[in-house]
Amino acid sequence: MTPELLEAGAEAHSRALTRIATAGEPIFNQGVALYVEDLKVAFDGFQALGGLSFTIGVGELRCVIGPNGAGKTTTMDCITGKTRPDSGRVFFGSNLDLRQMNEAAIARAGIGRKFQKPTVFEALTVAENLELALAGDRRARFAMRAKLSGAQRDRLGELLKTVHLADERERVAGLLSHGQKQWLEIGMLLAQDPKLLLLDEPVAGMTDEETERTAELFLSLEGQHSLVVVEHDMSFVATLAGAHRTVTVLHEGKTLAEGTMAAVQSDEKVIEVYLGR
Ligand SMILES: Nc1ncnc2c1ncn2[C@@H]1O[C@H](COP(=O)(O)OP(=O)(O)OP(=O)(O)O)[C@@H](O)[C@H]1O
Repeated sequence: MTPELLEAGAEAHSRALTRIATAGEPIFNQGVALYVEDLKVAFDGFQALGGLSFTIGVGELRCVIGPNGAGKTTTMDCITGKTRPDSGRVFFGSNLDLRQMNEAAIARAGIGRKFQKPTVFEALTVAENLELALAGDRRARFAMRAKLSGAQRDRLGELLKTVHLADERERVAGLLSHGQKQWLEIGMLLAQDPKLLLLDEPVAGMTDEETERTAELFLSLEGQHSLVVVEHDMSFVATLAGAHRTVTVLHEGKTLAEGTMAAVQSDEKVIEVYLGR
């Protein structure tokens, strides 16, 4: 490589590092994608979150587990702006204070959420659903095919492969299996290139094979996106966590334990309130 090329490469690298994020974009300069500190939420005097703290790394795949009522959904609601916490801090990157942003601004900043129930357009084909998501405006239903650029068409092909639906491209979404609908919706979220994906019980109702393929899918997304997966299916969580990833256990609105799957599974407090039941 010539010295000029080396220099150009070094310059591009330094520009990328010092790039100023445009308004509303997170800056990930400390390796942290999501920072939650001492979050408190009460509903009519009932403390749903009682001082919850955790951080999610850039590109990390994190599983969050905990008994019913532990505060998992409330946590997701605070991150996406659906619920306003009473106190505490929620930052996306080092600069975006999510407590000051509304749901639409939080989604635009790059936080995508997948609810338990799939919400795809059942009357449209798989490809049409993804086209709508790529076009970025779910309301502009009709004129989509003409509007996609060449790059978007390529991306559509990639997304179909990523979410295991390449063979179902022209199939009407309403005819897909439950698992396939979930994958399609994940594909629609990915079309918007979220930096952080929140996934609420993604494998509930899936067959064993679909569950396995969903684990493969999430593992393939690690590194490109940060993922927070809330799930009760322990064998799915064990597959995702493997030997080294961190699992967070919530209980009564706080972090009860955090560590590898093996560490939390052998934690006395966790066994008592959750796994041992
Ligand atoms: N809008 C609300 N009004 C009153 N109480 C609420 C509200 N939302 C949640 N709660 C309560 O807050 C607590 C935490 O609920 P949350 O849904 O966050 O738990 P979870 O960990 O997601 O449970 P699950 O695993 O059953 O989905 C529960 O006791 C719940 O009843």
